[in-house]
Amino acid sequence: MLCRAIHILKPIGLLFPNHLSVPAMPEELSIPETRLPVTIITGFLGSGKTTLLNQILKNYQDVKVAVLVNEFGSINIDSQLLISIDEDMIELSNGCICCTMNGNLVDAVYSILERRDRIDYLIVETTGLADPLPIALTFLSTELRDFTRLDSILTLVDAATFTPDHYESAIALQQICYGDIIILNKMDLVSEDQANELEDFIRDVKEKARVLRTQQGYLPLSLILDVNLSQNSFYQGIQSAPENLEQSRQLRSIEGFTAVAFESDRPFSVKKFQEFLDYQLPENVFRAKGILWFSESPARHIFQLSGKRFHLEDSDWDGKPRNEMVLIGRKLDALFLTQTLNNCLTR
Ligand SMILES: Nc1nc2c(ncn2[C@@H]2O[C@H](COP(=O)(O)OP(=O)(O)OP(=O)(O)O)[C@@H](O)[C@H]2O)c(=O)[nH]1
Repeated sequence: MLCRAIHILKPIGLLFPNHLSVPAMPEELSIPETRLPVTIITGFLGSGKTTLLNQILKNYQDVKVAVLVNEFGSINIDSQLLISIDEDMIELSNGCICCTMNGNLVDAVYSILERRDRIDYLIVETTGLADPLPIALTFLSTELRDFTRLDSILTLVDAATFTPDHYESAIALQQICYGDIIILNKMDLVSEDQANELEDFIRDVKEKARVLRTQQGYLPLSLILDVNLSQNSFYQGIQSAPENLEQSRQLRSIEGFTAVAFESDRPFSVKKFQEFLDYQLPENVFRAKGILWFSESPARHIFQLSGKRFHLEDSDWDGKPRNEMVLIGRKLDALFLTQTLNNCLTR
């Protein structure tokens, strides 16, 4: 038995609600001799998926990678590397491409396969609240299986915030259950004992897991890419049970995760915003990210909050300064958050 929790939990969560209505294969596409290897990167909110992806894009030499992400903004693309921009696809000068998934995963993969230039590898980064199962099934049980080969699912775990109750989220547990490689990230923030305890928990949930430890997603790529670890037979029973997928969609909404977006054309006061983080930020906000404007600073600040930790990175404005932020958590009080953040703006 690979994963105990599968017997306890039904798979939850469909990232791509439309992906089961499979579009027809484009006519000009012929079945290739070798299938495109695919790695799925999953992991809970703020665990370090994008950080790992940026490491891969920087260091995977001579391999043309296509990445499928949910938003371009999260990928750290040096604008000098950009050679073309299309609505859903960005091409880098090293030949790698990034695509956003504005809906159907199968469509997005076909648009990569249809490209004339050769793509050697496909990486899909899921959202932090996605169950990887339906995404894996999309590669294994649609026509995509003739064109692609699911290599492995990498699951990032934030070693500093992950608890044995896995945030009371079945999604977080499913991500571990379906991971072929579990990456304990943020090792700089935990002691050896804490890491050992976490690893014991993971091995208890997922027998024979391949567990790697790292910080900032630094890992030899040969350990995580083209490793051929996906055990397709593991998915056989699940493939023939589409009702599980519908059930999973419903269960996801029961977990009650919500996002609150905040925007303003006025700057924050640093002091008030700091007070918000220190004293007013509700416990049920797990993750926040945004671009911030402070009246005291000419810089554009990239804000990242994960668990209790936050981080600000300076950059330059290329347009009119403004505030844009999203807060993610469970059963958030949107009115309270919006009003409290409004109170942090300068008058
Ligand atoms: N201290 C520390 N911070 C890290 C490490 N890896 C990533 N981070 C930080 O953790 C935050 C979240 O990292 P991301 O890579 O954006 O995480 P993600 O999984 O893509 O997050 P979502 O967008 O919520 O799904 C960022 O501020 C990163 O800089 C690490 O090893 N150590």
